[in-house]
Amino acid sequence: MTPKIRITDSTLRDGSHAMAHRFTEEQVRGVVHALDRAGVEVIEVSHGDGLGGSSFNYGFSLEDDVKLVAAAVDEATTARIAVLLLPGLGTVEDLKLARDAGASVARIATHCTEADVSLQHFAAARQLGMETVGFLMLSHRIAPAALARQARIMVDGGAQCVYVVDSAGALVLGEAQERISALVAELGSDAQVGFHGHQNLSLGIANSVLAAQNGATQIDGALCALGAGAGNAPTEVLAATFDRLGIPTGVDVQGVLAAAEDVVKPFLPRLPFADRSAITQGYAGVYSSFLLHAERAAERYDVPAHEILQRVGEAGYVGGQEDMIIDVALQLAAERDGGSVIGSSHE
Ligand SMILES: CC[C@H](O)CC(=O)C(=O)O
Ligand SMILES: [Mn+2]
Repeated sequence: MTPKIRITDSTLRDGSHAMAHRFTEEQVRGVVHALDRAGVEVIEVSHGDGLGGSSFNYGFSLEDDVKLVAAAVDEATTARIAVLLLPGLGTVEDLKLARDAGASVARIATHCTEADVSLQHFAAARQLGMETVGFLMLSHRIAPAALARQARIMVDGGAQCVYVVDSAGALVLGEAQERISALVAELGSDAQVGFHGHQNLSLGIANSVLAAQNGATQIDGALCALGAGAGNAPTEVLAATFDRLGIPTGVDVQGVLAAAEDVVKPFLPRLPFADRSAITQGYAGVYSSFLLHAERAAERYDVPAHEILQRVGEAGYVGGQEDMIIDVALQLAAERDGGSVIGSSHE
């Protein structure tokens, strides 16, 4: 029998990318109220790029992250509030402020080959009494055994669960399953394993089911799929699918269906959708959060967004290299005009 799955809802964090980081306190309160009443145990609230992400490069938040965390904590009756932190963008000080505002789960994210940069953040989070979760982003980029070694580094540093994060929505079924199995084998009873799926190839739900059937016990979703790229595995579909499979989540299916339909859908700027650009992200293995950056560069330099994303995938850029999207767009524009870009890394 598949053990109970804990669903973490990331509408108010991964969805922040799709909202260009413009969540209002009222929206945060409405979403937390609905998820909490539906029995979702953990709700993530942060700028899309985590604490400290509000910046010129990543996009400024409409409201201060810590204020939104405090509002979420105030609204929740049983759900716990999680925050995301990318070392280098967010600091230990940011974590302390979030903890003071009532956040109790710290999710520390690194590129899948860079687990060692998370160690001081796990240590700090444990000292602050927070539950700790490691996030290995762009997990498709390395083989299962190598990913498992990175997970071990996080667990030795204090992570209580490590996620296979399919940031690009690029993992296809068995590829997700192999990575989950490798982490489960490596971590044993030392830590839990989680899965965070994106819908760029429309496999977020299928990959999440495979993850659960292969030992993952924490799975992420977002209401209405609100998240980067084509969005995340929709929380309401996860709840309904797990229920049909007899996998317990503790989530009231009708409650999350109502939360998606009545609370989130009315404020969506656009429905997350696997269009040409988002599918290219899954196909070429591009960070989902690059979508809006590529669309803006496409408009500015009059080149197709999907071509930018294809090149970004070929170049293998990782989170933090958003500025290279401009470089790629300039290069495409120069090729179109028959010239070259002076100083471009593509020369
Ligand atoms: C920029 C952080 C990123 O959005 C984390 C995440 O959800 C992912 O890598 O999928
Ligand atoms: Mn994500």
